[in-house]
Amino acid sequence: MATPISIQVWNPSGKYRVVSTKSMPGTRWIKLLTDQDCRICTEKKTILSVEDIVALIGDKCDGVIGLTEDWGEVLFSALRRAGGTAFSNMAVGYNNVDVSAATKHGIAVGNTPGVLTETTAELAASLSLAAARRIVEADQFMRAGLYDGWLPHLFVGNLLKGQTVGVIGAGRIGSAYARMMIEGFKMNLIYYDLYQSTRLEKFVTAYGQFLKANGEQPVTWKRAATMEDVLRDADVISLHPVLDKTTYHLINKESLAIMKKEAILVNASRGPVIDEAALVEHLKVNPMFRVGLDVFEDEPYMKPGLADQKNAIVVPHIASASKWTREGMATLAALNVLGRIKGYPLWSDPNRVDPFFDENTPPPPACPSIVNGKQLGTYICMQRT
Ligand SMILES: NC(=O)c1ccc[n+]([C@@H]2O[C@H](COP(=O)([O-])OP(=O)(O)OC[C@H]3O[C@@H](n4cnc5c(N)ncnc54)[C@H](O)[C@@H]3O)[C@@H](O)[C@H]2O)c1
Ligand SMILES: O=C(O)[C@H](O)CO
Repeated sequence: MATPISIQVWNPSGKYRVVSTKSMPGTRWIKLLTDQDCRICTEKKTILSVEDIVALIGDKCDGVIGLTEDWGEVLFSALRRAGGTAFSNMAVGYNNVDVSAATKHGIAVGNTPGVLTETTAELAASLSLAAARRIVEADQFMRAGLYDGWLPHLFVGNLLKGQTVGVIGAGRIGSAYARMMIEGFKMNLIYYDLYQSTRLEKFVTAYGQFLKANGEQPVTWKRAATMEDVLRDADVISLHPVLDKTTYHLINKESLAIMKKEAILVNASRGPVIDEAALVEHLKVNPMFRVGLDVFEDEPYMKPGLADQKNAIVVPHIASASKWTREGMATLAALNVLGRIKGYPLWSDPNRVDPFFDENTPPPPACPSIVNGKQLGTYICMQRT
């Protein structure tokens, strides 16, 4: 069995033992735990194996904060044997977690919604713009000393204003992204989701009325009956669904063939939403088709050939990487674990977590977001601020 190589400990005399599988940004999360008699252990190695985490849990562990690791029977049974009752992903996505295995062992599974919505949407918007105007290609061109002067055809890209932006998965992040592209570039929206995004529709309608009252072309929205309608109509398509069996390889060879030859596809959800090998082949034969990718099917690796495609922009899963968001994710993950250890109720609205970020007042005595709270019989905190 692997043994941890370099353990960092805060508040070593703390009654409760909390393990963090990665060092997290900021210090508030540490203070919130140590102030509540927790000792925190983390290993300085960046990426831990399941065996490393089992060794780190040891024979006494009340809760774990993790991210991207394969949280299933092995880790949850190890945590239960160590007396643990709490786990939280430092992420809103939890496709890496077998929630039923956690519930079987009486372990709460936390996640961090809400705090990363705008940050992630801004990265998706950044990738959309960078792809539309070929920013990365042009930057590399300049750095290579190839610029000989202004030319009419040099790095000609796509205008966004008045074009159609497509969103697949119009939840928190998908809706925030849609608003950025509509407000920022007067794009028209078409979206596909299993559920109607009423708030988004009302926003676009009202914004269109505002533009019309000011003598401008109003923006429009359309809820697509099928995903294919989005792929067919949109000039820019951004993917924001959860990853589950219904969205695995949602974008594949057949769906890529439906898209416009000069469309832009952005993915800041999860890599396996796209059949990446099929995407590489599509990029090779469609030089005007462009992608902006923050996530990859086999992270941390890219499928063969993707790195060679000039019409692909690739960044290493940084969509939630703003200082405020990453420190907020660490805070929410820590408070999920602390709340479970202390027996706190569930927070009433995981989408409205601002009360947990006020550094001048103690956080509400509640777990910000537990995905299996009802299955574990945890009651809802009735406080609303
Ligand atoms: N790249 C990053 O760093 C990063 C950051 C945050 C979130 N994410 C990913 O983005 C996802 C979405 O986050 P969110 O907070 O917006 O979640 P959310 O639950 O608010 O939205 C997800 C949306 O996907 C929709 N959906 C589910 N199945 C679908 C299907 N088959 N077809 C179309 N739509 C479907 C849901 O109805 C929901 O509206 C997360 O699950 C996570 O995987 C990635
Ligand atoms: O799901 C999430 O929150 C992200 O992938 C982590 O940044």
